[in-house]
Amino acid sequence: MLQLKNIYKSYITGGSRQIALDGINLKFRESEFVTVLGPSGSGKTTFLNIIGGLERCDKGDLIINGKSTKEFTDSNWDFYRNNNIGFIFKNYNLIPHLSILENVTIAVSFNGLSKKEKQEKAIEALNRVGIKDYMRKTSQYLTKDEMQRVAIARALVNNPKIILADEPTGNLDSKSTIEIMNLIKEIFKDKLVILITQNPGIAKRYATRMITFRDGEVIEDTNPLKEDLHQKEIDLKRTHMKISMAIKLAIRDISNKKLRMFFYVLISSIGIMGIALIVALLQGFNKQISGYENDTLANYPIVINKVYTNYSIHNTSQNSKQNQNDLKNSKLNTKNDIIYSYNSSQNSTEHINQVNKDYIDYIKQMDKDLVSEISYESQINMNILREDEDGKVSILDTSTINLSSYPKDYGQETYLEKNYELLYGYYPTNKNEVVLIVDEKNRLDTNILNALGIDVKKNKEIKFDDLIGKEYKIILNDEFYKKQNGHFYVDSSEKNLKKLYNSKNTITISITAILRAKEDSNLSNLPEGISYSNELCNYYIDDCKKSDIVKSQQDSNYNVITGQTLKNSKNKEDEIFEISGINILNNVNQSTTKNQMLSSLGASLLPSSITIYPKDFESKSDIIEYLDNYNKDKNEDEKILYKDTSTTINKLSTNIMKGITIVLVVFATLIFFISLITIFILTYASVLERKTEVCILRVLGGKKRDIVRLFNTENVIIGFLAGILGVFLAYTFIVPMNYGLEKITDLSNVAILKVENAIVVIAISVILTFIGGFIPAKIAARKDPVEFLKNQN
Ligand SMILES: Nc1ncnc2c1ncn2[C@@H]1O[C@H](COP(=O)(O)OP(=O)(O)OP(=O)(O)O)[C@@H](O)[C@H]1O
Repeated sequence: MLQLKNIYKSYITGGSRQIALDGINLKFRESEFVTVLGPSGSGKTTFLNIIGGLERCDKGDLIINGKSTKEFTDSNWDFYRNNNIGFIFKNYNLIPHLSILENVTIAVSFNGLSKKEKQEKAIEALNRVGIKDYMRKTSQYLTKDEMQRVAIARALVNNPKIILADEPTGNLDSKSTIEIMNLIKEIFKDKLVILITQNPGIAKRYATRMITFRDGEVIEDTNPLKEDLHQKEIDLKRTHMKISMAIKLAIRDISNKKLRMFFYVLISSIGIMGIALIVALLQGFNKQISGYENDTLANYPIVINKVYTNYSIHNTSQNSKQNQNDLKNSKLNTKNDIIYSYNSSQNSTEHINQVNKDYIDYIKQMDKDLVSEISYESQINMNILREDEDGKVSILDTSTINLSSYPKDYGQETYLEKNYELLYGYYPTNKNEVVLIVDEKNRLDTNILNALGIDVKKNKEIKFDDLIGKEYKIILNDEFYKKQNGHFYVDSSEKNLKKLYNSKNTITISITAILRAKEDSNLSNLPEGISYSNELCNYYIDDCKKSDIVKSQQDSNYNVITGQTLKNSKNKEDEIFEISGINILNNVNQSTTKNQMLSSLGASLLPSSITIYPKDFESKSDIIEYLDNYNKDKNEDEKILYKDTSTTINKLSTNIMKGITIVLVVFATLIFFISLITIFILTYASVLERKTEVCILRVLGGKKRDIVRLFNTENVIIGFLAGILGVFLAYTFIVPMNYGLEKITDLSNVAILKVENAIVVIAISVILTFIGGFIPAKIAARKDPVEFLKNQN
């Protein structure tokens, strides 16, 4: 059945070649008891290993049942070994932490039998060698003789065709030697047994054939086989270790080294606990931030101003891009007392919100539950006169100067003090004192400056002093409008304007302050230009309502100035809104309504900005969605753009959170790698320690992949246990940690480890130990069983 054809094997050690087998030609019968004799170093073990498929020859061929093995792969050799060979060693090579039964069962664990079948076979084998009674014990309770019996049972259990025994009685006394030899002879009587022995007496007594080696050559063969071997299919049934077997072996190993494994798990779990705590902190900080956002940021309103400025608006026009760059790059010195003039119409990053009645209706239809308040900041058309340096009086174009009103009282500080930086002058102390708002670069639109009577052409930079103290006069309706033949008109002759300007019934307003929005303020919504207090606003409206022109207009269906018929207004007065700043007097046409007309006469409020205060943080996103919906399918210039004043704060908290996340993730990564290295070292130590088991498994036909699987399974179990312990420790540690954090920061329950996160952390632990142990597992699989066996001798 077995033929060695001109087998040659040598080793290179220390630069010199050592010939172990030098052209061996032997044939073996299917059933014979062959003893192999020879002095030490004559090549006996090498010969046995080559037959057993543990070593490959350099030259020649091993023919099994007439078939060459030259093309065998590593797996073929593993299958060959597992299906056909039973090994018996001088040192028994039992796996110490497995029971006797398991030591035998392991030999049949690669060929897919059920647990019951495997056990039955193992018990039967143990029965045959007379060891059945101790099968639940480990090998440390057995005598040498008994251990060798177990090894014989292990060789027998798979019913192999060939038994290879390397000095099986080498460690036994003479009585045991006889017993074991008798057992081998009896049990394997119908098999091919090749047994190495140093004892010629034993060889003679039991062998049907004796082969003697010297210097790698066969010098004697007492019963050589002459005839050709008949061909028979060689058994290469695929074998592999079932996962259940791998789990069983892993659990056995773990439970056998309880204390060590506990420390292993504990060390791994500390890293996992670190990761779990970091996850808990991240989760907690996130919750704290969103809580803060809910509590605080919800108070910051969404504002719709007449002018929406956003430097990030993308505009395809080359010109506007240029403007944008100019704007960004301009090195205007905002420290000195100068106002810079610029042309805002060139600056396409400004969007004019054409708020109309439709939009107001749309806002009013918004879900009331989302909003805690909507306020419409007003602006009125005033009749204002200005006197130039040369004494010429003219009507001030109020549509140009962005007239706006600010709340006089706002909390403890005034609204202006809280939200605007005083660049020059003083904050107003009475209703007749107005302020001039400049942009963040101390700039004002040229048109505003021109309207205020500043000659921009002469100098692009205007001194604060040129504007502070500048006076303008508000003329009340009854003086401003004259009545003739049922119609009202404005006498804009120079003489009359001068007269009106000098009248004692005027309200003199003067610019007392130049203000710029504070960088950190979210409520600085006033447009650049002139702003007056709501006190002046209310005073003016009250007076307007009592004026002749307003009363006449209320009673007439035609325009009391032009005589044109007015459109019927379907709505109540308080529902009428018109985009602020449009000087209706100059734009009176057929489509003007009565209420618009009244508005233009100062008798009705015009909203210059709408401020929406959301109920809470969630409603804010719903409001924004609602406002965005309005803009869908609208032309660019019809869109109403809003400013979410919380976004800057939100950005800040997002950035803080990003910072915290980065720090914690760096820590988690560090912990991860430290754990990885620890696991690598621990698994590697375990690999070294389990060399016997690994090599025996390989000898028994276990593939390299089976060995990797064995270690991986064990690592996964350890990772799982470490994960559970790590999460448990984290939960335990979170309590004092939160207590400490609350003491220091006043924040309660900062660290939160959700169950789903804890599961993820356990999964990370499993993956971690798997990765950390993978290379040591590969190293274990590469362990050469031959080296191990030879080193034993
Ligand atoms: N892995 C190896 N590396 C180097 N040399 C080796 C190796 N294995 C065997 N040899 C050498 O090959 C020769 C044959 O060794 P082998 O172990 O087969 O002899 P043996 O007859 O079994 O000896 P012993 O009875 O002492 O076990 C010896 O000279 C030995 O030193």
